[in-house]
Amino acid sequence: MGLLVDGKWHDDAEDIKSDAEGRFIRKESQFRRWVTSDGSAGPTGDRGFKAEPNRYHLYVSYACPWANRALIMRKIKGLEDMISVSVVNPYRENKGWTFEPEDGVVPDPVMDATYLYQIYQKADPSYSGRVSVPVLFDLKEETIVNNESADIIRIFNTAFNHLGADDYDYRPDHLVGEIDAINEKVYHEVNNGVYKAGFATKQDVYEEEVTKLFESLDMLEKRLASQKYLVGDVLTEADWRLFTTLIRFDSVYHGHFKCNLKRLTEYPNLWHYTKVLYNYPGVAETVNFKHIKDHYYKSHKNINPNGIVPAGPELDLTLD
Ligand SMILES: N[C@@H](CCC(=O)N[C@@H](CS)C(=O)NCC(=O)O)C(=O)O
Repeated sequence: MGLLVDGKWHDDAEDIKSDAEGRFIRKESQFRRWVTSDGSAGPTGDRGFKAEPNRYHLYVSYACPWANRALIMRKIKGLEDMISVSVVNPYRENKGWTFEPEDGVVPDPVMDATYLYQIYQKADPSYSGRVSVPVLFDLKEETIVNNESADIIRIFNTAFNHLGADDYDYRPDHLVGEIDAINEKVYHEVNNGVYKAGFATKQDVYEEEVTKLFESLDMLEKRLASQKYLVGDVLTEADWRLFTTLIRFDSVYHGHFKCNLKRLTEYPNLWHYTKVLYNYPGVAETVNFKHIKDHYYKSHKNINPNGIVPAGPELDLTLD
């Protein structure tokens, strides 16, 4: 699947890494700089970038659950007129993400790039590492500010409020402890849990991971029996972080990643919760099932060699 090494693209470098025991290992994102209202440094301590309208550009894939978080936060914070977006082609092969035209693809405004790796090269001509989405790009300095979705949603949550963004706080100070605690569990066991099950290359590792994933879903199902959202009755970033995995669950993780002990629709509370979030104003437009299914089933040839995309499932996401 390929990656950049000293600024040069290598087609054949393995992107999906598993260790000697057949366990999937996710690498850390490398650009962790922050946009702040006044340009001061953010929580990572690296230099800050000043929030200005039309200065930042977001690169996403509709397929990607991490990029979907960023797209949702941009939408619900009312940042669409301030932060522009490009969407890559769902099919990712030897050259990584591309801007190959297709329904839903939005080309790159910076250099009309053919490949997303050109954006990473522009930001750092000697970059080594994965070329992933989402990417928050500074059009003024022509560099990548941040390529970690967990950071990007927090930047969107706070940095642009004084410029007219919606001031709802998805990470209020008094709930930070609870949000972080549930995020940690959801990240390891659900968001990344589906990948750990799906990319396992040994039977016992797969079984261990799929068991942990469903134990976690059982726990969440119970939690949502007595409260509307993950942290009480307050909608927070924790919900959006979980949502992007849940909305993909039956369409790709259940079949393609073999997370099939149950369908999400068999969990009444989780399914209702997924529909509530899907029907939140603006959110449905950030979910493109065609890109999601095409990406997973066609791009991971090690799991699905013929690239056949299943016809179903039919999902009814109307809220009753
Ligand atoms: N930790 C990153 C992970 C992003 C990520 O893994 N994105 C995937 C798509 S779902 C990607 O672009 N993979 C390409 C690659 O790793 O080469 C984040 O949350 O932003």
